[in-house]
Amino acid sequence: MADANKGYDGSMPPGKKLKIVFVIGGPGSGKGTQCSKIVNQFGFTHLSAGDLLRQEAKSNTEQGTMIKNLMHEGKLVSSEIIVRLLLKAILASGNDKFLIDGFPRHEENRRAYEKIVNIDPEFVLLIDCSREEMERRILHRNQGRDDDNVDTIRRRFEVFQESTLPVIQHYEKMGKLRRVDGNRQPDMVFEDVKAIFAQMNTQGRNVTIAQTNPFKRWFLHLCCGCFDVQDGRN
Ligand SMILES: Nc1ncnc2c1ncn2[C@@H]1O[C@H](COP(=O)(O)OP(=O)(O)OP(=O)(O)O)[C@@H](O)[C@H]1O
Ligand SMILES: Nc1ccn([C@H]2C[C@H](O)[C@@H](COP(=O)(O)O)O2)c(=O)n1
Ligand SMILES: [Mg+2]
Repeated sequence: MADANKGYDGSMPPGKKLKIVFVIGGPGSGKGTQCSKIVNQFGFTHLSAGDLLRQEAKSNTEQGTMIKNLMHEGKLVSSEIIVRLLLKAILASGNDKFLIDGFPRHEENRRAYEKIVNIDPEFVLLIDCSREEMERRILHRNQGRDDDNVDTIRRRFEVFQESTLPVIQHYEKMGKLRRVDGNRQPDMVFEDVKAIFAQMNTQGRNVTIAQTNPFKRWFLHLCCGCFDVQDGRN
């Protein structure tokens, strides 16, 4: 094949197979905690949508201030912004296995990801946890998060109920949802998580950089300085 990665910064070898797993669950359900364990045991790169946004919010820009305000109110940030940050982090990483934590939060997130990245997740891990337990955990978290206060927590729960449920139903219909009971101790939850990852198919997606959809070319050019990602399904 001709130089399929022409125009790309070179960090992703041609034909590299990428594995994506979405990790979703209510606020405080233990997504970050389980992701750390998965990273240690299975060598994934952990990309937390919330952490990427918090990082961006620190930048002294109009976009940073807008993100900061939305997060303080417990609202969701535009899908284009978050997908752009995720894609940038994927492309900058030398890894081929990614946990995307806290994404997709709603149908618009999911559609933006499909349009721009278009790599089917291997599966979607849902950490199921009661509202009382999640609230208790968040109020004891002590990580100085601006959104860990009673009012914003209430709004985040509402957003999860209203917006994330349709995403869960979508992946359930596709047979891609893997649900674990997150109400137990972290190590017990991880026993179930481990079994799910151990079963993961060793085949991934064959991803190369090429020139396809003009929208994706434009988008990637703007956000990452590269030209395109093509999912060469095998
Ligand atoms: N299974 C568990 N049992 C008890 N406490 C837990 C458990 N999992 C995580 N925690 C604690 O609960 C708090 C929230 O966990 P974590 O940050 O992993 O949740 P999260 O789903 O990533 O939350 P958010 O959506 O707000 O980012 C942390 O203080 C963490 O140490
Ligand atoms: N797909 C996403 C993920 C996160 N956000 C914003 C809104 C959340 O309340 C906040 C914190 O996320 P968390 O760390 O709890 O996963 O980040 C968003 O708008 N879109
Ligand atoms: Mg988290």
